[in-house]
Amino acid sequence: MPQQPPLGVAVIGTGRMGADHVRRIDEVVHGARVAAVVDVDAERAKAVAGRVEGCAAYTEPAAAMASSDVDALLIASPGPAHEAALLQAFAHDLPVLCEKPLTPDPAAALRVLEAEQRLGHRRVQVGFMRRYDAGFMRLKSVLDAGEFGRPLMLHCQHRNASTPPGFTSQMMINDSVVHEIDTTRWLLDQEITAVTVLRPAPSTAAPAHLSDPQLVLFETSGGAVVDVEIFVNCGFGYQVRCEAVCESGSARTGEEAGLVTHSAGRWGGTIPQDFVPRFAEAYDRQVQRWVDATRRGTVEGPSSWDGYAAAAVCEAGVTAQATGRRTTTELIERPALYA
Ligand SMILES: NC(=O)C1=CN([C@@H]2O[C@H](COP(=O)(O)OP(=O)(O)OC[C@H]3O[C@@H](n4cnc5c(N)ncnc54)[C@H](O)[C@@H]3O)[C@@H](O)[C@H]2O)C=CC1
Ligand SMILES: O=C1[C@@H](O)[C@H](O)[C@@H](O)[C@H](O)[C@H]1O
Repeated sequence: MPQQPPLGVAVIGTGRMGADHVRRIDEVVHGARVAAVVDVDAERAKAVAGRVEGCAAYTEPAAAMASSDVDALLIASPGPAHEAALLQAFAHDLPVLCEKPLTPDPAAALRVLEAEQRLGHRRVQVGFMRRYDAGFMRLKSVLDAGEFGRPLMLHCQHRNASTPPGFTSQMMINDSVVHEIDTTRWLLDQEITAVTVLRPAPSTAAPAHLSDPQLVLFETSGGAVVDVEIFVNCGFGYQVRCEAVCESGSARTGEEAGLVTHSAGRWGGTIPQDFVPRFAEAYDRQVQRWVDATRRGTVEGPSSWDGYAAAAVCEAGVTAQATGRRTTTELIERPALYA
């Protein structure tokens, strides 16, 4: 049997996530190679391309998409740049793994949905990597098997050690809680119908403009209630946990595992400092499955519809945050392409 050539991937955006995905495709993932990188910062693109044999560097996504070496795209530019890159990708009919968020707002997500529907087939997997985390996958299996009856509530914690300069309260919803929005929809297989945001007196460790932490509540189409503690300047590390409370039992993921030490009358362990080590295996699995599906000619995982639904809930969340009022979400009818 003739061997299938590796998938030539262009990585768009070579910052924190993009550079890590370049390393991942080059060193961890099978069946793919980094054919090109793109960054508006030419020096950064050149530096990242220089670490990979045969990798071209561009400053324009269109230039990479026009290259015969490029079979697929991994978009890791900032959210506001995703729509333009996705629409260009559709024009070249290229498969895409797009980092979350699909787009920063539902209007842009709808334009992406419409363009993908005009193409007539799915092309996009959205980078909601928790769906590929071993602990979250086990939690999903338990819920799907109905082992403990119907899920009634999810209790979620999402803590970041600190935020970069310029991180806003809205970003706590759009960049951070967007993961819990997708996790809730995926774990429960229900839509989020309303959002309420409560804001305790902020931590003195939070930057002056940031109302940190916040408690975000979701109501779902199946009558479940979900609470999310989002605390992005907790200072001590990165924690993502989720407990599902069902009719006859509960299941929890995200507890610290690994090495537990005992010394000098104390026991302890370490806490990862950010998402890169915490979700390293999930990112690896996500990209490997995308490559495998793409080489088989299929598209799997979170779709543009999931990206749109998440953006719509984020919009409601930002309104709820600003007004202090329970805010309902509005979704269009789900198009047949995403049934
Ligand atoms: N799944 C996850 O856990 C995480 C996902 N992300 C997502 O990954 C994406 C990138 O985030 P970071 O790497 O943290 O950002 P970053 O700021 O570190 O890197 C973004 C890079 O994109 C480049 N860029 C800006 N506009 C561009 C354009 N139009 N075309 C090409 N390159 C462009 C910038 O010069 C920069 O090098 C975002 O969508 C973000 O939400 C970020 C952190 C974690
Ligand atoms: O996606 C991510 C970041 O953009 C966001 O800023 C962090 O809060 C999340 O934990 C991380 O997974």
